[in-house]
This record gives sequence, structure tokens and C-alpha cells, in this order.
Amino acid sequence: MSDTQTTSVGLYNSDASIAEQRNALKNGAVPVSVTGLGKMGLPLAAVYADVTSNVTGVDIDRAVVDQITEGECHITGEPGLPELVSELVAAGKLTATTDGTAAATNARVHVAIVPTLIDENDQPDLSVMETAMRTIAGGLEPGDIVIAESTLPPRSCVDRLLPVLEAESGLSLGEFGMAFCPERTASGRALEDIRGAYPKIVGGLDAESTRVAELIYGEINDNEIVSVSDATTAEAVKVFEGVYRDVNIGLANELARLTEEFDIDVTEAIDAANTQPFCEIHQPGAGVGGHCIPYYPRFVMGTVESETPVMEQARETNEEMPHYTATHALDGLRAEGIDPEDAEVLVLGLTYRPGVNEIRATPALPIVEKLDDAGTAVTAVDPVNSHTEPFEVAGATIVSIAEIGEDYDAVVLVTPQPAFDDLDVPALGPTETDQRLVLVDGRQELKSLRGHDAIHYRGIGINV
Ligand SMILES: NC(=O)C1=CN([C@@H]2O[C@H](COP(=O)(O)OP(=O)(O)OC[C@H]3O[C@@H](n4cnc5c(N)ncnc54)[C@H](O)[C@@H]3O)[C@@H](O)[C@H]2O)C=CC1
Ligand SMILES: CC(=O)N[C@@H]1[C@@H](OP(=O)(O)OP(=O)(O)OC[C@H]2O[C@@H](n3ccc(=O)[nH]c3=O)[C@H](O)[C@@H]2O)O[C@H](C(=O)O)[C@@H](O)[C@@H]1O
Repeated sequence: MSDTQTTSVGLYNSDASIAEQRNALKNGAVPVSVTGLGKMGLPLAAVYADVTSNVTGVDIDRAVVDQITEGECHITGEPGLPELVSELVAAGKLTATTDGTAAATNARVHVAIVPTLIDENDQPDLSVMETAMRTIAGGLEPGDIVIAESTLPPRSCVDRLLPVLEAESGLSLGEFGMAFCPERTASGRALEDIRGAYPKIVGGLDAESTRVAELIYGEINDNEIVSVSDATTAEAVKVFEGVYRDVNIGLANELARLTEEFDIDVTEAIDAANTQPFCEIHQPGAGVGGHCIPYYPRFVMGTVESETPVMEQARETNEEMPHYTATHALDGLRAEGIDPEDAEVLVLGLTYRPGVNEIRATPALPIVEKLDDAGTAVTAVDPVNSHTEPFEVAGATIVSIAEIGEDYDAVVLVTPQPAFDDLDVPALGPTETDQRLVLVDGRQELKSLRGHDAIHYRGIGINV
């Protein structure tokens, strides 16, 4: 295979040398498609294009495709991404389209990173990924490889996705390859994570698929490549990482509820316990949001015959935290002699975590709903959030930071956006009376206000 190869080549079952395959990948002779250009997919497509110079991004959202075609980046809060997208599009290394079939016909490496969520019955919903597989199958050729990066319930590739690819393409595994290579990336640091903050897990549906995935990610990721036995093992690795996090947050939240009985600051005890290397108790808080951690346990619970009581209890504990947080506010108001029906409450932060414009499973929504149900007048502010309708439907009035009023009876900090750092929280409280402002600190960000004479402080895991 010459370095100036002009036709596209496949890597699966290639008879070229490893060096020639690597050169082909890096000089654009191996066209890549990346399906799903969201918070994870666009950074991934950009790193692929930076390495291979020949990436077509595919998305169903015409606005997303049009912005990328103009060299613009619709994802906020990712350092370096706007500049990289602009540079790659200008150089012709990255293009975008809504025509997945055309992209699949041209590509020899097909990457899919579309949403894998849960349905109304809390069951994994792989419909979007299956749709993407059908589109990819329409352009699949012998020698191609399909790589799934979205988090999947174990056995999804072997039992659900491969059959779609084979049925729709008329090809069989062995003519093309498939691997599961999970995305281990956190929003806000996507480029550095994708490029190699952590080892890359790869697991093929056959040995040749693992080999090709290792070769590809050996060029994409400058950290170690961890090849596991098969795709199902790789799927389990990713889900286990998320389950570990949800269970440990659940433990922290359960410990937090002991703060009054022990009359201690549980968060202080957690921090001290974590000073030795065999303990990593996570942080208690107002709840667990995003479309990752709350969902991944359900990629195991309810999909297996075996009992999974530890995961189930942790999930139940974490899902209860928004109610626990809102109850702190209502109890605080009553302790200050305020009927919730007469109270003005300000909610600070609506996205599921700071800096990420995502409200899936955000604890802020059930908190707003419970406060509204209790009759309080809820005002909410979050400069990062662009999805305001669900909170308005739940009864909140959305304001900007500049529009925040005063004389609130309670403030509930759910998500500590950096823009809140300059807020004078005590000044938000009652001005005409000696009534104290009820402050519910959902993320241990305002502990310094405990004991403030104008503040009735209530924390998660913090005794008062
Ligand atoms: N967000 C995160 O922190 C992480 C997410 N992941 C995994 O990555 C997956 C994607 O996550 P995000 O990028 O955050 O989601 P996202 O919601 O930000 O973006 C998804 C993109 O896929 C597009 N899309 C939906 N259906 C499509 C289809 N049939 N064909 C083509 N494009 C389609 C949407 O228009 C959207 O642009 C998640 O479901 C998860 O499994 C993994 C690690 C971290
Ligand atoms: C360890 C880690 O940071 N994992 C990342 C995680 O990303 P995600 O954006 O979901 O953030 P997260 O820090 O896990 O937070 C999820 C939710 O849990 C809450 N949270 C988090 C940690 C904690 O100790 N206590 C807690 O209550 C957060 O407030 C948030 O609402 O999940 C991603 C994923 O697996 O999709 C993963 O790739 C990311 O690297």
C-alpha cells in the first residue's frame, strides 16, 4: 500500500504491513465516519480528523450539521474545541452531513456515539444506536470496521447491534469487523480525555477487530490501549465504572443522612476518612444527574436474571436526594415561622453539574416541582442552562443573575455555577425583619455561611 494511496482502503483483514496500515490511517486513505456530533461526538470527530485528515461527521440535527459546515462549534464549555473545529473544517479534514448513508458508503471506519438512554420503564433504550447501525450497514463493505463508543448494556454488540449490521448489509462478521471502545470522557475536558487522559479500553467481536481497534486508538489516544477479551467485557468495563460511581455516591448520601443523629458534619468525616488510600467516599449532594451515572446502573439492573440489591438501593437513595433537599427548605421555612404558601424561594443552578449545559436527570427539576407543589413562589437562575421550559412548566420563574431580586425567604443551591461565586447570599434574604434567610446548601459550597446571624443554614450531611 503506497503512502500516496488515493482509493480508500479498509484495515480489517488488510494484507498490508502494520506500518502501511498506520500510514494509510494517518494520510487520509482510510475515511472515517462519526455518527452523533453532540457533547462527546463532536470532540471525538475532531480528534479523529486531527489524526486522519478524513472524517465525515453525521448527525440528524440539520442545525448542528450546518454550524459545523460553517466551521462553527455548537458545543459550549470545551476548551480548544471551537478553534480545532474551525481549523479542521477549513482544511477539509472534517465535514458534516445529515446523509448517513452517503457517509457510510464512503467510510471504512464507522464510529457511532449517539445517545443510549433509558425508556419510560427504566429499561435501556438502544433504538437510536440501532438506527445508526442500520444506516451504517447501508454503506458497509468488506474490510470495514464498526466501532461503538456509546455506553451500552453488556451483550448489546453481540446480541443486538451485530445482528442488525449483518442483516442489513448482507455481510458477516469476518468480512467486516466490530469493536466496542467506550468513551471515557467528561464534559469540560473532552479533548484532553479523548487524546489520552486515561487508557483506552478496546474489545472486538473477534481477534481481528480487536487488532484493528488497537491500531486505530494507538494513533488517537497517546495513553495505554487496554485490550480486553471481547466486546461484552469492554461494555461491562464502562458500565461498571458508572455503577461504581452511583453506588459510592449512594453510600455518601446514606452517610449524609446520619449527620443529625451523630451530631457531626458528615462531610468533614468523609474528607478525613479519604486521607488514607483505601477509602474514596464520594460527595453527598442534592442528587445525581446527567445521562450517564443515573442511567448506567439500569444497563445492568432489570436486564439480568440475578438480583442486584446493592445497585438498586443506591439508585433509590440517590433518586430520593432531590426530595430530601427540598424538604430541608420547607422545614427550614417552617422553623423560621414562614408558611411555604407565603414563601419566595430562589433556586441556584439547574444543569446536572456545573459548566455543562445538560438537564437530563437534573435534581433541580424535582426540587422545583416539590417546592412549587408546597405552594412556594419559585424563582430559578442558571447562566449555563439553555433548557428553561421544563422548569417553567414546573412553576419556576426563570431569571438571569442580573435580575435576581431580594427579600427571598429561602435560597436552595443545587448546582454551583462559577458565576454564583460573586453572589452576596445573605443580602438576598429578608431586609425588613430579623427573619433569617433559609439557605439549603446542596453541594457543600457555602459552609462558610454556617453560623452567619442572618442565615438559617441547612446542608446535605452537615449538622447545624
Ligand atoms: N456526556 C457524557 O459525559 C458522556 C457520554 N457518553 C456516551 O456518549 C453518548 C452520547 O453522549 P452525548 O454526546 O453527551 O449526547 P448529546 O445528546 O450531547 O449528543 C447526541 C447527538 O447525537 C445526535 N443523534 C441522535 N440520534 C441520531 C442518529 N440516529 N443519527 C445521528 N445522530 C443522532 C443528536 O442530534 C446529538 O447531536 C451517551 O449516550 C453516552 O452513552 C460517554 C461518556 C461521557
Ligand atoms: C468519574 C467521572 O467524572 N466520570 C464522568 C461522568 O461524567 P458526568 O458528566 O456524568 O459527571 P459526574 O461527575 O459523574 O456527575 C454525575 C452526577 O453525580 C453528582 N455527583 C458526582 C460525584 C459525587 O461525588 N457526588 C455527586 O452527587 C453530580 O453532581 C452529577 O449530578 O460519567 C461519564 C460517563 O461515564 O458517561 C464519564 O465518562 C465521565 O468521566
